[in-house]
Amino acid sequence: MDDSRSTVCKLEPHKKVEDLLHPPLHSFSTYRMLAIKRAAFQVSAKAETFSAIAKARQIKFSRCLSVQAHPRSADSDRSTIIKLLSSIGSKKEVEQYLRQFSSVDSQKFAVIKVGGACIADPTERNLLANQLSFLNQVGLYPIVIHGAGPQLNKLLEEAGVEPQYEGGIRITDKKTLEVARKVFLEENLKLVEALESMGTRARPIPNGVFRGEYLDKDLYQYVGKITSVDKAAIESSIRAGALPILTSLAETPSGQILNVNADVAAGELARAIQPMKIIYLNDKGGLLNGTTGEKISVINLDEEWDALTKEPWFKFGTRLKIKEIKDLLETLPRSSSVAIISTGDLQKELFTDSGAGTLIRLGNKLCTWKTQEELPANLGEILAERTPNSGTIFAALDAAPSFTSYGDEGLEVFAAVAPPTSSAPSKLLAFTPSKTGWLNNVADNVWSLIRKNHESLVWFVEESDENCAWWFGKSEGSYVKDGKVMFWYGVRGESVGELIGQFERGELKV
Ligand SMILES: Nc1ncnc2c1ncn2[C@@H]1O[C@H](COP(=O)(O)OP(=O)(O)O)[C@@H](O)[C@H]1O
Ligand SMILES: CC(=O)N[C@@H](CCC(=O)OP(=O)(O)O)C(=O)O
Repeated sequence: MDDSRSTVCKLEPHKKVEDLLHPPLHSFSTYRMLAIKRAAFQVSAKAETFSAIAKARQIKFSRCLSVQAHPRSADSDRSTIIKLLSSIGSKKEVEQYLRQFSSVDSQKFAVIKVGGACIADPTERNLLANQLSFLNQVGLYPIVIHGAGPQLNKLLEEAGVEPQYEGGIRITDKKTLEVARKVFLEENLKLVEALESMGTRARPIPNGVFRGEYLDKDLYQYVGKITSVDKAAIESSIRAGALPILTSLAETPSGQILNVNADVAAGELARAIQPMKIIYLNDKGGLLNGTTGEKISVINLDEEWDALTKEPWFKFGTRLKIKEIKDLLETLPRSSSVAIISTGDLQKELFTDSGAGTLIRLGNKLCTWKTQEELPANLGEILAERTPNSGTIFAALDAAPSFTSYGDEGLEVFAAVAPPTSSAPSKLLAFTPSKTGWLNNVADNVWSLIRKNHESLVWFVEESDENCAWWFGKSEGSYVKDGKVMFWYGVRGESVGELIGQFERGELKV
């Protein structure tokens, strides 16, 4: 299960966790292209494989279709599917996810929001149709809702109309609404036709799902605020064995069509459906940090929202999208998450532990414990399972005259800091994330909390530590002696020399 994640945790010096979550572009895209090519070939070209999969769908997912089959052939067809999917993840992972996805009602598998940019180009559209076809071949019915923002902008610009937005929402006058309605319908039919041409049944649902009212008629004109979601057309489509393909248009009780931002509509849809997976596809394959250009791998909203809102690039559509996702996650079970990925990463996101793109979650609730007595009762057990050094950690806590501990409710990360002395800054006594803690950024969140509470800190890490690169990234200086690295931040001027002197003379308990 955790194969891919353990590789991720083996950090090479001077590489950041994000680099490892997202392997270098060339290898990543080569890998992705191979997966895509393989999937494309297997889904669309190989007729015999196609029918084997279709047969398997009827067998394994007989709740969707009425055909029952002989158990022996079910086994072999199932293994064909798993073999196909194994090109993207381990067989065990794929099997587990397939089992999980097929354990719920068909409509509760996934809501997939497709950015207009992902269907504007025929090649991209066919790639999406291919990916969706494959999912359908294994008996899954993702509910697709798409936008058409770039297409609409192009048409408006050709007509000499300058698109106008307020807070990421398009100001939609009567003329714009006319064009929007036309574009939405055209784009919807193009995707439906691409699916149908691959033998996948799909149903266009350009409106009738979202009921709405004017959001703010004076400001936005023909823009809707969704008041309710009518699932009838979606359910009917799935019952008939067709993928439901929705636009984000809404309708007032009197039948007036209104334009709704597709990210907002997707959020409302996911709130109504409560699916296992909520995926937003965009052409960047995730959310980019607008300053560094790097893809953000995980956002823990509870801890990171405030800082995000201060980022200069966090505005317009990006802000609207993430705010919408935040509002959505706040109404769903805490374990829910939303992934923003590229079309090519759909299967990787669905069937592997490592996922893809940007994962957005509320995140783990962080905690602070001031004394030994306050520490969670199961801490010893958890640390003993996580690290062979748990005895050393508890000995250090016992020996410290006082300390503050940090972590999260689920103890994916546990850390402890001793206060400063007259001759040395605060000292990190423990920092022990689980693999999940590393991968889901809880380690980063706990670190930020420590940073907020301690203006200077010193800590020691074995040079061979697999997370050395991460520690380098968090420090302002380091010094190596006998295979041990001393890191620090907030220590300046002469104090650095004093600290190194103490380390050299063995005066610091490391
Ligand atoms: N921080 C960002 N991360 C990703 N895309 C961004 C960012 N800032 C601006 N963009 C641009 O915004 C465009 C629309 O992105 P997005 O809001 O995800 O589109 P959609 O809602 O249509 O999927 C992208 O094509 C990209 O060029
Ligand atoms: C009111 C409003 O902003 N509507 C959006 C709907 C389309 C959309 O959101 O498309 P993307 O997902 O491709 O951005 C618009 O007119 O652009």
